[in-house]
Amino acid sequence: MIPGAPGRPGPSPPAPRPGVTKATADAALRGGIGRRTIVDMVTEDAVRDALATVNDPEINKPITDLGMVKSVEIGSGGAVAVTVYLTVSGCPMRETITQRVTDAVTGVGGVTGVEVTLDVMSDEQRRELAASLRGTTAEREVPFAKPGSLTRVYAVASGKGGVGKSSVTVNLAAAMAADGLKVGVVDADIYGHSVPRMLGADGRPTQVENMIMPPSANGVKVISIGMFTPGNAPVVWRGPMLHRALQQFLADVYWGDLDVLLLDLPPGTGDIAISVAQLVPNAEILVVTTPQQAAAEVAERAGSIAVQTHQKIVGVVENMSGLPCPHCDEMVDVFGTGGGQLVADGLTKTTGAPVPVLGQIPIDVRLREGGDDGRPVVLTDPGSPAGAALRAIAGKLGGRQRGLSGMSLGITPRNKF
Ligand SMILES: Nc1ncnc2c1ncn2[C@@H]1O[C@H](COP(=O)(O)OP(=O)(O)OP(=O)(O)O)[C@@H](O)[C@H]1O
Repeated sequence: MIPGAPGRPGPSPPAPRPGVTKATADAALRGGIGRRTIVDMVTEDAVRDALATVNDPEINKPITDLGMVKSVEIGSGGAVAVTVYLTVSGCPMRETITQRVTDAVTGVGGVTGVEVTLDVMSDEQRRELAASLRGTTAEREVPFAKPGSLTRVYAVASGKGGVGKSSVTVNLAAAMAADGLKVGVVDADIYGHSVPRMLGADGRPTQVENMIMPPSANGVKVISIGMFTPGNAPVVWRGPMLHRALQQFLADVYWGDLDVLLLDLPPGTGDIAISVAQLVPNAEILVVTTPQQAAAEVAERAGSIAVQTHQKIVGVVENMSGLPCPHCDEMVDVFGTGGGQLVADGLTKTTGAPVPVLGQIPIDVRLREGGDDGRPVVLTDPGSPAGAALRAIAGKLGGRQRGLSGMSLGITPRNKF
């Protein structure tokens, strides 16, 4: 049978691709062999639909909704030129945005080439964007402290330094993000900030008006005082400045809609712990300690500050719980045993509410290496003893529903007269 023979149906023309109109091209007819040729005509609507799938990497919303598409021009032969507004001129995401736009528009049927030009928003446009993202309220509020906020906030505390508080914070955050949660970390350890390095977040925050866009790494948004200080300069601030910095991290940073926010507190019971209690009274405390009895006593003191601030203690994580012998797998209790349980029991007694031990993390060289390289062990070696223990804890904390019942409102009832 000869296709297209008289009396027989010929091959049907290809079905149009989404977003493409079919038209007869005169040019094709002129140069053709007398048969009508169907070609794709790119429409602006189709290109804009494709651009609506491109999220700004920092704000995580479609660039079309953010007023970032300045113009779309369709040239002859399917060439498309798109001009995109960056929020600020030195935007560190310019290459990512260009690539995302190019990829999305290239996927539109009939497009033969994409040219992306970058422009920068005017002050007025930036103001409008900032207002559209978080309203026009003059008084900046901490979104996580608002009634009805569904973000679970965990403040990670320890009695003394070096017990692995930051390592635990970073790994819990990365594990929860890998489980599909939207996670942010505030490095509130102002003097000993180490979270960005451990998380591999080497980007700088972008500022749009008075709003700060946090860099993200391994799926986690992160902000740290280290991102604002030149080089490795030490931070020498007193209480009120620390409070102001924390307030800015919580209120001026555009976090978007987070499932979980982790705050890495400085060790001990200092000003920041009190500021957290004031700024986010519904934050729950997660206490990290080592198995050592002496460390346990200090950790218990750090945790019991929650009684004074009316905060809930979600549990205790015991870190550095033994070292598996590399030769015989026998556990060597480098820092003794029982510290985590001791803290949990003590805090249960002090607070009058059950405080569980959420997990024990062994000493693991891979955890330390991952911290140095910015590649959390829960992602690089999730099956390792430390990785598995951290993932289990992340599962417990990430899976909890945030309800308002039982949460502290940060208020002290007045005595009845
Ligand atoms: N389970 C572990 N196995 C091996 N190394 C660990 C473990 N936990 C933490 N470390 C290492 O111990 C050191 C201290 O950890 P980390 O910085 O997390 O403690 P920290 O309590 O946050 O300290 P600081 O309060 O001083 O910031 C880091 O080098 C880290 O990689």
